[in-house]
Amino acid sequence: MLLVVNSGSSSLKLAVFDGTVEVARASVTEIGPDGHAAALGSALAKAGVPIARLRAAAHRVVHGGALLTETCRVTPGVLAGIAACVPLAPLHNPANLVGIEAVAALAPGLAQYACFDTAFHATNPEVAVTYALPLAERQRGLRRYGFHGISYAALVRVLAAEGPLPGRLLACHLGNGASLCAILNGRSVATTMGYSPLDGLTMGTRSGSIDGNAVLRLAEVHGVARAAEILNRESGLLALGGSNDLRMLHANEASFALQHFAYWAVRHAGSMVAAMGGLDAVVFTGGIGENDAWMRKEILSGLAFMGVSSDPDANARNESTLHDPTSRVAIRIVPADEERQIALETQAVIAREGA
Ligand SMILES: Nc1ncnc2c1ncn2[C@@H]1O[C@H](COP(=O)(O)OP(=O)(O)O)[C@@H](O)[C@H]1O
Ligand SMILES: CC(=O)OP(=O)(O)O
Ligand SMILES: [Mg+2]
Repeated sequence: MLLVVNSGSSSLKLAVFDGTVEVARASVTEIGPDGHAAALGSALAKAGVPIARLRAAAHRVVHGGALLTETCRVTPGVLAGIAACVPLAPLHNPANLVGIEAVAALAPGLAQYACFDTAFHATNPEVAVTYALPLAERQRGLRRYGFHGISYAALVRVLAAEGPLPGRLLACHLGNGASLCAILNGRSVATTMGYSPLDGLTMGTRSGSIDGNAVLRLAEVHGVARAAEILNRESGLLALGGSNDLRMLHANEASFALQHFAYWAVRHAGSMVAAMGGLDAVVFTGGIGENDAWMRKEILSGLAFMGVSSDPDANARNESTLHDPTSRVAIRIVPADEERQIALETQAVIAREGA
């Protein structure tokens, strides 16, 4: 059996697979003050994970930098590589390391694997990933990577299993972290996150796109470490509306924060559609994308000029198909299935190792 651990910025999800069958699942959606280690402990207990029957564990690792791009066995070298990327993904990589260490403590000697959120965007063209910086700075690894790749790979797999894949697909992963991806013929060609998961859309606690000079000003006023805290943990919806949870924002009628999220999602969607030269389908995934009918309606109405037209009743019921008969663009909800994607990729690596 394979244990999959997915540590997100605001949640921890666990699943156990026996071959392709999911035999247990648990999630912790409020990471308490004791952090991801405590959350992992309670999720393992909730799922009743049969530790003795595990053959391997696999982890979602958000940032692998330029070197760690393919699912691989966790070795001391790989651990050092993940640790080296902590400054690039401060909300995620520490939690991913905690997860790996916690499993090692629980099941010493168990083979562990890492699956990277950046990998799906390896197909982005050079022009899309390059920052227009001096060569010496680019050689430092300053480039766009993109994230939520495991989620995007999962939704491509699910849609491809149903029939022909739409050629120009706008995928919207809207959770506590949020990004968009332009998927042309099944491959990522552009995405809104960049060097780190800070760029792009307004997020739960992250600012989204911000002028580099504004970042420098924050660092000048507060110092670098404090500026990083502000940008990653104290900004976004939390800063504009007092909560990073859309359910709270709706309850509190924090309409400016909600409008800000929708407005910037639409602005960035325009950029993604331009990168693909048009639009055939929009797919929503993630906690907001799957559950928040109001937010989907706002974003879809902002895309109406592209021929997007949704059925209000289907949208209100979170149905899997949302377009109405007049829509020139298909609209879907595909539940995020990062855990199964990690399991499939890890099982393929294990099979190759055994061969
Ligand atoms: N029923 C719901 N209605 C509206 N928003 C929801 C609902 N459930 C979850 N969300 C939103 O989804 C977010 C979490 O998304 P998720 O993808 O699970 O998180 P993570 O980015 O940590 O993986 C919450 O902060 C909340 O804003
Ligand atoms: C990359 C990222 O933002 O992940 P999450 O949505 O899980 O926070
Ligand atoms: Mg997530």
